[in-house]
Order: sequence, then structure tokens, then C-alpha cells
Amino acid sequence: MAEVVLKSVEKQYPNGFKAVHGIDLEIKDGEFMVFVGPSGCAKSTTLRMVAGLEDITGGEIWIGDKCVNEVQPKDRGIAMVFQNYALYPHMTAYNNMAFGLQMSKTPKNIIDQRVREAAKHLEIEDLLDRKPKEMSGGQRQRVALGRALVRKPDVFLFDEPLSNLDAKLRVSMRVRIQELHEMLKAEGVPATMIYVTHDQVEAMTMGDRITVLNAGRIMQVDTPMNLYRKPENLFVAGFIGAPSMNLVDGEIVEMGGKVFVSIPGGVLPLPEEKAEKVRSHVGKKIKFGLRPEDIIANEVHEGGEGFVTGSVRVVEQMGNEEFIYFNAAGTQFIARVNPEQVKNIRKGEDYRFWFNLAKCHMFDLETEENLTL
Ligand SMILES: Nc1ncnc2c1ncn2[C@@H]1O[C@H](COP(=O)(O)OP(=O)(O)OP(=O)(O)O)[C@@H](O)[C@H]1O
Repeated sequence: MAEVVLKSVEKQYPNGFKAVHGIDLEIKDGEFMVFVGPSGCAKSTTLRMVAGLEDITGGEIWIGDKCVNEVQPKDRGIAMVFQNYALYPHMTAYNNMAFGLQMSKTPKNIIDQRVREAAKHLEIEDLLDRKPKEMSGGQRQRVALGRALVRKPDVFLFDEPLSNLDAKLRVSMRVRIQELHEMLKAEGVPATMIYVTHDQVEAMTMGDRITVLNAGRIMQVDTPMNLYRKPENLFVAGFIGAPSMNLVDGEIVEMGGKVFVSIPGGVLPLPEEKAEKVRSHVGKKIKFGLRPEDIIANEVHEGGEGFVTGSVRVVEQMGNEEFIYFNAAGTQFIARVNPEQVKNIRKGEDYRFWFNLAKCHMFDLETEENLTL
């Protein structure tokens, strides 16, 4: 059990490239923290610095009550699970799991007990005599997880552990890792887990909290729900959510004392709460954001919100939901609708799309900050 704290952590690679620009982050005891962001944002670099596999060129990393800058990886109380499993090919699953403990001279009976206990949790008891090449990808990854588990680390580090697995297996492994986290908590030995992924579905479903990174900087650290509902900036708004938030150019305008937002296809009246947040931006251009589920596709709608008229380009049927791609004044929008409620939307035709403006976001073009929080 240990808190992991990063204080102004920096990383400059020997070639001069600065990958991490002063990160401050506190990961609580027993927390499941996910690092997410686009390729190259420095998720792996940051994780590897916590592991001690990469030295840091500025700042401090603390695990528990110890600054670990100068501490060897094996002495940090961590275990890491990699994307490529990193199992020894000539060893059986049992020996792969036992190896670390053997190296640290743990008594044989304790090693045996821990390996069998981990194998039971991970349902790999039947595979203990097999070598990696005799196992499927999912089975190998469970052995890799078992190898981490037997060491009873304070902190588990995961570097995209599921990205080599097919979609179905990924989901079941995702659940297994979450169960493992819960199980350790229930047993009174909660482990701090840091999990790197570029897959935002994984991030949103697994994390107690998520750190969103971009270009070596933290964009927001928050719960999945807050990242979705209250993105602090344009980057997080565009990155979190699939399909992503509609983000279009807009301008704040005032007419007769009322505040409106002018976007492609319409000038929409802002509800009082939103109007107050952007009144100081009257006359300024902004970025307007609205999630696809906050657009209602219907001819008649008696809400107080505004609408734009758009021409439907594509209707994607997804079973219990439907995505409607439409064009308004040359700009593409996407609406997510329930096919039960919205019938007969046809490609090529024009409809009124009502915007639930109580849910809209507006971003300052210079600072990219969300003005409407
Ligand atoms: N050894 C290195 N020398 C120089 N630059 C490096 C080195 N390793 C990584 N980088 C650069 O540092 C940045 C961060 O890399 P990192 O692997 O941490 O990103 P990531 O977010 O994990 O990306 P991905 O999702 O693609 O794995 C990238 O721009 C990368 O090119």
C-alpha cells in the first residue's frame, strides 16, 4: 500500500528531446489511476520513470514515504505488466511466476503457496506446466499478471497490457484486472495501480481517476464522469468520449440584452446560466461544444432551446442507438439518438436538430479553457 507522488517531474532524453514538462500528480493509496492520451504524449515515459526503468531529469518521485529517484527498480515495491508479456520463453508458467521470488531468496514453500494462490485467482491452475509458446495471448497475459501478483507489490504498473489481445478478450481481462484490484482491497492489502492506455474506453471503465496527458503535460486529472461532463479545456473535450463531442467555431453575440451563440446553421439563445458565464465574451469568437446525445433530431420539439437545420449525410445503425451525421452551413455534426424515439430519418433530407444548450460548452480560443464550468 503506497501513495505515488510526482513533483515537477521532467524528462529530457539524451538526444535533447523534452518528453515530460514538469508533471505534478498525487496518486492515492489503493487508487486505480489511468494515464491516457494520444500516441507520443509520454504515458509510457512517465510510467517507466515511476518504475525506475527510465531516469528522471528533473523533479522527484515518491513512493510511500520515500523519494525513489536514486532507488533501483527492484527495491521500489512495484511490479510491472507489459504489453508484450515479457515472459521467459524457456520457463514454464509456474517458473515464470516464481522467478522473481526465487531471486529474492523467498522460502520455497512460500513461493509455492503464492504461485498457487495467484494461479487460482487468475484461473490458470491448469497451465502452470506450460511454456509461453504453448499458451494463447490471453493466457500469457494472465501469467504475466500472476507474476506481478506473487510479489505482493505496493504498486502495480501496467503498460498497455491488453493491446495485443482481441476485442472480446480485452473486455474480459479488463474486468479481471478490476476484480483483482477489488480483491486486494477486500483482503486488506489494497494496491495502488497505475494503468497506461491510449484506449479511452479502457480508461473510462477502469479508472477511479484518469490523468489525461498531451505532449508531456497534464491536461486534467479527474473522475471519468467529470472528464466527460466537465472537461476543463478543449483538448479533454475533444479527446474524451466516442464519438467525440461536436466542436465547431462560434461567436458570442448579444441582441436585445439576451446572449446568443452563433454557430454554423443557426443563432441559438443561451440559457441564463450559460449566458452569464460568457457575457464577458460578447463579440468574441469561441469554440462551441455539444455531445452527440445532446442533439435531438425531430421535426417538432417544444423545448426552449434553439435548433439548426441540417441535411442528413449518413445514418449509422448501432442496434440500440443510431448516429446521424448531418451538415449545417458546411459544417458536419453528429447526433446520437434512440431509434425508438426518432423514426424515419432519411439520408439526403433536411431536418431540424434541436440543441440542448443547458449541456453546451464554450471554449476560449486563446487559453482553450472551458468558459462554461
Ligand atoms: N529513447 C528516446 N529518445 C528520444 N525520444 C524518445 C525516446 N523514447 C520516447 N521518446 C519520445 O518521447 C515522447 C513520449 O514517448 P512515450 O513512449 O512516452 O509516449 P506514449 O504516450 O507512451 O506513446 P504511445 O501511446 O505511442 O506508446 C515521444 O515523442 C517519443 O518519440
